[in-house]
Amino acid sequence: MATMHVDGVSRWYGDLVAVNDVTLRVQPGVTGLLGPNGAGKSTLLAMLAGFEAPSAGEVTLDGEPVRDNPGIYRRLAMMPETEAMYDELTGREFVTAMARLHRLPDVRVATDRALTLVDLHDAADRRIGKYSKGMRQRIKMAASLVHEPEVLLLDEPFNGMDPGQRVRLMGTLHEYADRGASVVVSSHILEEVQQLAGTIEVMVAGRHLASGDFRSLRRLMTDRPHQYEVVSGDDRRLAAALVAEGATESVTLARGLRPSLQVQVTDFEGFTRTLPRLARSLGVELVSVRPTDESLESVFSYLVEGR
Ligand SMILES: Nc1ncnc2c1ncn2[C@@H]1O[C@H](COP(=O)(O)OP(=O)(O)OP(=O)(O)O)[C@@H](O)[C@H]1O
Repeated sequence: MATMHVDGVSRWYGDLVAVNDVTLRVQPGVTGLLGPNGAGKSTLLAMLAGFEAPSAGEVTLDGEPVRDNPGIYRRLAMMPETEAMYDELTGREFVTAMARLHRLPDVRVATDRALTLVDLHDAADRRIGKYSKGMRQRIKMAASLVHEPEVLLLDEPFNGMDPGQRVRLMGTLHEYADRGASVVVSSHILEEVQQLAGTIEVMVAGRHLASGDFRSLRRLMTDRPHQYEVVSGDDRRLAAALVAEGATESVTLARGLRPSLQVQVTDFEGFTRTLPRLARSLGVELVSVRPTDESLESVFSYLVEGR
């Protein structure tokens, strides 16, 4: 199984540093490359694929450099974000052409296998120009997969897909990764990456900010303030007691349809003990305690804005 190493890789265009000293490892399974627009995801993927040369550092696949190394191109594939397609060809012709380019021994078998994997057999003989957006993504994917690469790199593959198409593509990517492949998917949509990827690499402004699964990214922030919404029988008295106890960073009374306390705490464990004890001693009913910053979105904004 293939492992890629990105070692101290930078890429600059004139004065602009698109990727800044990134070191990471890509292993079998699905890796999410998460970052806002302009973070350097596409540039990093292009360097992983060997399409672009790093300005500094090196990208290797099982110890071999990926750049200018035709042997490696057979082992990996990149599905670019670009919309440009051969609209005059049928899906099958397009995938067959890719199979020929790779000089596969049995072009027909390889084409059929790729079309089956993306579930496009029925539409394979229609022209790509007539395909829906989701079908275009799938045929691009079939063309990328035709030589069964060990590393599959996909740049924003979910762009423009409806929820049903997304779920299907996620299924296909998982299926492919389950065979032992390393699949890297870039996205600026946090929810997508959270659902899809075991490992998440966060990039912002060219820098590699964090790495790990969602939980470990969350743990990275345990010494940062956490937000909770507390609903109780008497928010005002509970708030006064919390402040007197010094158990929180801040407490705000939120009025509105559903009155609550917005609480910020640093010592999460201490807070989970103090809150019920205080409520009990005051005789105040605790209705609910809900974290309001558990989503990856908030992890991400902490990571991004906290620096
Ligand atoms: N060929 C190039 N010439 C000059 N600048 C470039 C080039 N390619 C990328 N950049 C710049 O490098 C930075 C990173 O771009 P990149 O496309 O890698 O980011 P991204 O995270 O993929 O964002 P997006 O999701 O918007 O594509 C951007 O500021 C971009 O304008």
